Amino acid sequence: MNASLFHRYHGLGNDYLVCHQSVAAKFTLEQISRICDRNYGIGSDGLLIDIDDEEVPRVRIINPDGSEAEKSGNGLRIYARYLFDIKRVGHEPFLVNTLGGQVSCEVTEGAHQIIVDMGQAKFTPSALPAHVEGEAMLDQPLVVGGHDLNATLVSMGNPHCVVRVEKLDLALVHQLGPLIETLAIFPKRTNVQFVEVIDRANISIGIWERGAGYTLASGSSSCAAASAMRKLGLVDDNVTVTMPGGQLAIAFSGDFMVNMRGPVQKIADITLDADCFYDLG
Ligand SMILES: N[C@H](CCC[C@H](N)C(=O)O)C(=O)O
Repeated sequence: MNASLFHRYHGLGNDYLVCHQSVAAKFTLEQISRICDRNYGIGSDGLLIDIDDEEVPRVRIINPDGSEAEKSGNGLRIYARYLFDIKRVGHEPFLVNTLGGQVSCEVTEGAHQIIVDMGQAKFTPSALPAHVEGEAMLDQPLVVGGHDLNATLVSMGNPHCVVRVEKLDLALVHQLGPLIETLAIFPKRTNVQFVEVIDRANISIGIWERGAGYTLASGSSSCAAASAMRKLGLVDDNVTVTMPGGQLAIAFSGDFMVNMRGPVQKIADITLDADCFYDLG
């Protein structure tokens, strides 16, 4: 049987498969969706494709529904760890290119904590993109599914709709997340976070990801949610983001430049068998 090698990692329970571009080139987007399926495939919150024939390492981020993301925070920490594991990098900081811009990564001692400078949070609707009036949508009314919400729009390179709530309710994330993801005002859809501000250094979030659905953690969502709360003046320059999968440390500098630090663990090296696609014809 024709087999292909994948490397499985997770960041706070947000798991990704990593493969070389030569492996990814063998599959259609339908087959990549099947590979990410948790019952009929290997199972994953997405696929990271390693492109190693350019001066700076480049990673493509494919969601389980086959859509391509401009950026992924947990994905970038995982990709940085993968590059360390294959000895493409050491403990020195290094650049990585993504569809949503260039970032700087660092694998700290022990390789279980990864730091990524995620770039600048942007609040202009065109950055997402979003079809809304004005220079920014900050804590503005958004009625979804009969619920009166307060929403802030942020781009981390990928789009985010951040909903501030008094008390986090994960059932509401599941109920309203898919409705917000696909609102007509988001021509490329959007990631969604519900955020409870605990104090000026701590927030809790629930996540509904574009193209992936409910996930236990999200790096770009953590950056977006913390940026939105900082823009609203509700948190300071260092924020711990708590998610069902665990915590990330977010630090701001300059004009909403966002630094993210958090864990990565390797799970397995997996050989996929082509028979996985047999029923797809
Ligand atoms: N589904 C997201 C990409 C992955 C984001 C998340 N896994 C992260 O860690 O940032 C999107 O379409 O923008």
